Amino acid sequence: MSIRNLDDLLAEGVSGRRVLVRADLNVPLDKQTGEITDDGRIRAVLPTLGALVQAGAKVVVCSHLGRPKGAPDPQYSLRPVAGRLGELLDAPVHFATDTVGESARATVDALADGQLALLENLRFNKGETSKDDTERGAFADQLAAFGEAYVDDAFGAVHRKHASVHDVPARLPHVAGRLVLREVEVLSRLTGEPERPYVVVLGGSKVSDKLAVIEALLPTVDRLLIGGGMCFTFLKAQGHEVGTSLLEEEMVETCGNLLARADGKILLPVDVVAADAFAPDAAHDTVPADGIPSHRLGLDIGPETVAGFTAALSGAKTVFWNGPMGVFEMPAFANGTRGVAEAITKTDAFTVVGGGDSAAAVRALGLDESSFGHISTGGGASLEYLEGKTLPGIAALEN
Ligand SMILES: Nc1ncnc2c1ncn2[C@@H]1O[C@H](COP(=O)(O)OP(=O)(O)O)[C@@H](O)[C@H]1O
Ligand SMILES: O=C(OP(=O)(O)O)[C@H](O)COP(=O)(O)O
Repeated sequence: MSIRNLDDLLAEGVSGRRVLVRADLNVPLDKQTGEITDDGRIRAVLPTLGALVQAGAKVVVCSHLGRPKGAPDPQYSLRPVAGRLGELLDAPVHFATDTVGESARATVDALADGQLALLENLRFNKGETSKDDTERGAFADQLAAFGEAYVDDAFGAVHRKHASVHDVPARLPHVAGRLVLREVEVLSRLTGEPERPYVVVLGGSKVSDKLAVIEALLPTVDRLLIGGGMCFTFLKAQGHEVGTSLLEEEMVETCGNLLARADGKILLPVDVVAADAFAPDAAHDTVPADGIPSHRLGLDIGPETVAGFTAALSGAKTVFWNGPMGVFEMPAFANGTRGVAEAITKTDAFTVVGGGDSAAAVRALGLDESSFGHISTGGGASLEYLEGKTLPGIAALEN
């Protein structure tokens, strides 16, 4: 990668300088208690933050959390993340209760050398995700005022053309952080000529984001296994009823076209676990994928599907997996994700898992992280990287 990295910045000396770090601290939270259920993304950015603190920088960290709609929304506050970050760093993290307002200015101004501040959720501000260049630019101006240099360590967000990712680096001297550098180094092994058979497994719930990627990946993969919330739009395109399962109605036609052009490469579930409600204790049964009752929703792939996916994975030489096969957070619907994850670890392929929730699933299910070749912090980001797309966050660092 022909971009400057953290070591270049450290070599210039950062003691006493304000360094703005864009991190991806978008961690999963327990819906009931609001507690962080997996802190993998916080841990992943520690090497960069630790190095800056050690070097005596005044470190200003910013991140998004979830998808608030451009205004403060308490359920998406980064405050719990500040607490966890402080524990992991074993140092106080000064939390600003806004992103670029009075609290942020005061917090940043009060930083001593080697201290760290976390700004409130970037997406509490319309400018962060705005499609309007001027609106995004105005927000980027305010953010950039908090740093004399900028470090992008938010690999999970490098595919977003957002102010903190795309516009701030145009305003400050910029470098890639340790995480971004490592992710790109590892993922570049999957571009070009991956060893075959190359199998991609896709699931999760960000259906429309990822459908676009499937189209681009199809020519390069040997098999594409689709489960999770993703599969129902495909099943519908095959003419099956999917009850109240997650469905992107307006993408059904696109999925039909993809299936028609897939040359048999796409493998869909043959059975699903269908439940009465989206709840851990909901009544549920395994039903054929073409027989989901109208009042039920599919929350996991069934055992026959796991067996079929396992067979398709055996013998693979390269595997990329993004997106849980079911609602793994609820034990009743975790078997599909567990089964497929285990099948992936049993191959002798180079295996990459990508995505905040997929990585969290690996840990939550007690699977051995070291049995995967690489666990990426970015799902959408790694998929778009594999697609060969120019990622706004990476391109901005190159300029
Ligand atoms: N059948 C399903 N219906 C609804 N949600 C699902 C289903 N299968 C998986 N999910 C949800 O998908 C979420 C993860 O999706 P996504 O964000 O796309 O993955 P990642 O963060 O790994 O990229 C998980 O919270 C999981 O509960
Ligand atoms: O969780 C993320 O992406 P992922 O679910 O694709 O891994 C990133 O934090 C980006 O979040 P976004 O998809 O709301 O822009």
